[in-house]
Amino acid sequence: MTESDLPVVQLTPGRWGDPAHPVALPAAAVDALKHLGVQRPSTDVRTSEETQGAQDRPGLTEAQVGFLASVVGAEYLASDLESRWAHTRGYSTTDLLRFRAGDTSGMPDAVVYPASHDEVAALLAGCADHDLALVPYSGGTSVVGGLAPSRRFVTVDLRRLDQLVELDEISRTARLQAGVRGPAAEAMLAERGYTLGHFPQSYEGASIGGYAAARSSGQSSAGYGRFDQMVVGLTLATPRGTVELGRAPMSAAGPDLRQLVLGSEGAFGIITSVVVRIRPRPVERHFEGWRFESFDAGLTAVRRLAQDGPLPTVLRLSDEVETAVNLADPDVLGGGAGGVLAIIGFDGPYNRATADVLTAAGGTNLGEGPGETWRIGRYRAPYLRDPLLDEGALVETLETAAFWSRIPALKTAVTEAIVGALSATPPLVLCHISHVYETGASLYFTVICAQSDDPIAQWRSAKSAANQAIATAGGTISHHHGIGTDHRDAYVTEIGPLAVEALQAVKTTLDPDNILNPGILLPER
Ligand SMILES: Cc1cc2nc3c(=O)[nH]c(=O)nc-3n(C[C@H](O)[C@H](O)[C@H](O)COP(=O)(O)OP(=O)(O)OC[C@H]3O[C@@H](n4cnc5c(N)ncnc54)[C@H](O)[C@@H]3O)c2cc1C
Repeated sequence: MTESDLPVVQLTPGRWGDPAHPVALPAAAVDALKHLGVQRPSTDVRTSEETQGAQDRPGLTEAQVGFLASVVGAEYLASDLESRWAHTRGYSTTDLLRFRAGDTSGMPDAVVYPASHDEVAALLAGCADHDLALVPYSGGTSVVGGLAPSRRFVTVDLRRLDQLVELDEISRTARLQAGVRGPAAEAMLAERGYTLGHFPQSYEGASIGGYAAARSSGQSSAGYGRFDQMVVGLTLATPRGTVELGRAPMSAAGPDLRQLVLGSEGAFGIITSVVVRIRPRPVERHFEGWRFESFDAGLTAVRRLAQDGPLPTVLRLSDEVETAVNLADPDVLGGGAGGVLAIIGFDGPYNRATADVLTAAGGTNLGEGPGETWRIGRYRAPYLRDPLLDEGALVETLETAAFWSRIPALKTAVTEAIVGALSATPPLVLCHISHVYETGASLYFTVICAQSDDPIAQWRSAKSAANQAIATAGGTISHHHGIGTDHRDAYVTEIGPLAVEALQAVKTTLDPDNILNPGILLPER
């Protein structure tokens, strides 16, 4: 089975994954949680946030409803509680905890479902006159508060923009509309013999527009690149008109404005379609596991491949803690002798030269077993978060990137910051590398500990300590989750006031009335 065989999953609000296929915690994991002091919560309705009664707020005015319905049609305007609740925030752990607590503070006043670029453009053109703020919503899988603006708003759900518009076999490009979900994109391309090769762990729910807006990175990034590297063109609807970008694959005609839109998280406009580079579907794929004595040894090997090649399509290295926690069968590494697990994968023929580099760097080939186990299980792993929360564990992830020379110190600093901030509930901190470049890599951390009485405040303090450590140790606040509202202040510090002012100027030009994603990516003016 490959990614193009996977279905689009209709995510349920407040719980990740396909409700028809829940994943239960293995008994060993429940036992392990006891060692962390995890106890089933007496009630799952706990939050430090003010719960704002959804019903207490005044709804949209007649004029606002009339305007929205006139653009999308009355049947594609939803203001019932269920639709609004289903579009409330995204899928970070704090989002899920707020959801469990019935916290409606990030709920839209209505949801509209435009069917075309023109309808999106018409919404944007008229919203300022009707005093409406808008939030674009592609798959709704943001984990950084990217769907929770600082003002009341209407959600623009792009699911009806679900077409493969054109495929240029000579140039190997495809134009996909923003609301095409990951599996639907792969299935449509597979019918024509192509693949996009973009497989984030949120693949079942995330969409093309969100990938572009948040600069997503998938698990085959070593072979296919990050999503922004796949985009050669895009169409952006803004309150002041439409911007078409990408006349040629590369251009020296001034700065690359595509890169200004990629990662703009709905602050400058709504991306209605993107033109992506596509590749022929691989006829064969190979995945295998490798053992290294330590994370540091594996890091040297992974860096060699990133810098001197040949790179596989998938390249992933777990640290000691992640290896120990994730391996169902510790003997896979050779009689419980410790060490760390690396996964390599090839879309296409197996490349022995890659294996030779790993062997020369001290790696031991564990064969296809661990590679296939990882390949098959990788979309199921996030399903474990909800049962872990049910049991009373706090589990969340964070990520960063840095130059190779800073990676070891950055990893230590972030781990120590999290452990220090969560000393009352000693955590497990797992780490892996799965996106590499010639000059550096991304570090991805998973944190598991017992929930305190106020898990939202508990995570906020751990995240704030981690953010500080990232800044001090020379990392970036995000490699692929983006900024949203959660990382906004750290982002402002990272890029500095002049750069913020420049971005604000772009926003003022394209969105003069600040109707798009207010407070997301950039502070409100
Ligand atoms: C379980 C899980 C696993 C994840 N794994 C990964 C991973 O492996 N790699 C990774 O990169 N990310 C991952 N993410 C984060 C998330 O899936 C990505 O950020 C993804 O790119 C978001 O896509 P989306 O379609 O869901 O966007 P949304 O959540 O709908 O939107 C994200 C942001 O972009 C804005 N936006 C959405 N559509 C548009 C548009 N068309 N034009 C302009 N702005 C828009 C939104 O307003 C919001 O601010 C994961 C999330 C979860 C919950």
